[in-house]
Amino acid sequence: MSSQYFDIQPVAGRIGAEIVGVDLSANLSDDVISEIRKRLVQYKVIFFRNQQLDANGQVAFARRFGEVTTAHPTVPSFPGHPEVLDLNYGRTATRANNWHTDVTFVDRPPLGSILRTLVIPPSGGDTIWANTVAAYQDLPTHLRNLADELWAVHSNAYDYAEAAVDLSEETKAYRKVFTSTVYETLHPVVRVHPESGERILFIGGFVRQIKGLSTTESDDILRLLQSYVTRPENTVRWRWQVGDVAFWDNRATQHYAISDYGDQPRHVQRVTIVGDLPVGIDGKHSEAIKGDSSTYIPSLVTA
Ligand SMILES: O=C(O)CCC(=O)C(=O)O
Ligand SMILES: [Fe+2]
Repeated sequence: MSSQYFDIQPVAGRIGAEIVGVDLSANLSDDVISEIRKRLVQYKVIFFRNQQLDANGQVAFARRFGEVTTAHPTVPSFPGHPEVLDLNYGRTATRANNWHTDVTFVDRPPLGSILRTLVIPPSGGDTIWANTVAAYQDLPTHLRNLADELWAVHSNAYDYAEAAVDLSEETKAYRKVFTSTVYETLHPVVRVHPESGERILFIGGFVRQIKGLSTTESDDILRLLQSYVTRPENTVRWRWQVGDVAFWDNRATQHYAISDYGDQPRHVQRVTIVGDLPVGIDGKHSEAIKGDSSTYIPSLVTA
């Protein structure tokens, strides 16, 4: 398949495409950028191989799609690059080996994330994405109707972090950074995509509790809904090479970094684009309950 500006090679049936013939370090025209954006919304995650981007180039490319966040609401930035989240897993395994949508605990979760690979193990360390529009479409009508009405609290608080006795000191230290400020937001379980109008099943790793249900009921329903997200048919798995760049629509996907490479090094860096306030199908917006995302979104900082 090809567009006017580049070739498009779908990677799986329902999600993911490789974009061939674009140098992301070049000064791309507005037309190329808008074609990339169109394919991002269509395929949910797009991949570019053999790129020569450095951190500055990655930030510059991200800025073509919107405002860029600071690295993370709680995790310090990469020195000299306030916008870069350094995921230097070094000789410890990835912490992102759970299904999640990035940063949904704030009221304006990212539009998208752009990940650049610096070091990749010879085998293992793949990442999987799931199409959460397809997940919604797979729900039987009655479940869809139920999901349409639900709202849920997302949070970065790991209730069990301090209590768990079997955690290593390193994991405890990591969780302390990650949860140093607690954020909580009420989001619709079904949100409307601001660009495509598609309905999205919006849950993922930071969802804690469906409003109005008991913890057990909420857990059971979330598990059931999540099973539609992780159906293999709704996923794509990417085998990284150094120089690859992945760009996902964080509004319409979940992802999972596979922790199967033992103590081999793996190093990736993420730049994240500011998103908007999610809207449910009834037109109501998400609402922050705890925490102030202005520390994360530069334009919200008031002097
Ligand atoms: O390491 C990866 O492949 C993905 C990590 C992750 O979850 C992220 O960058 O948001
Ligand atoms: Fe992530």
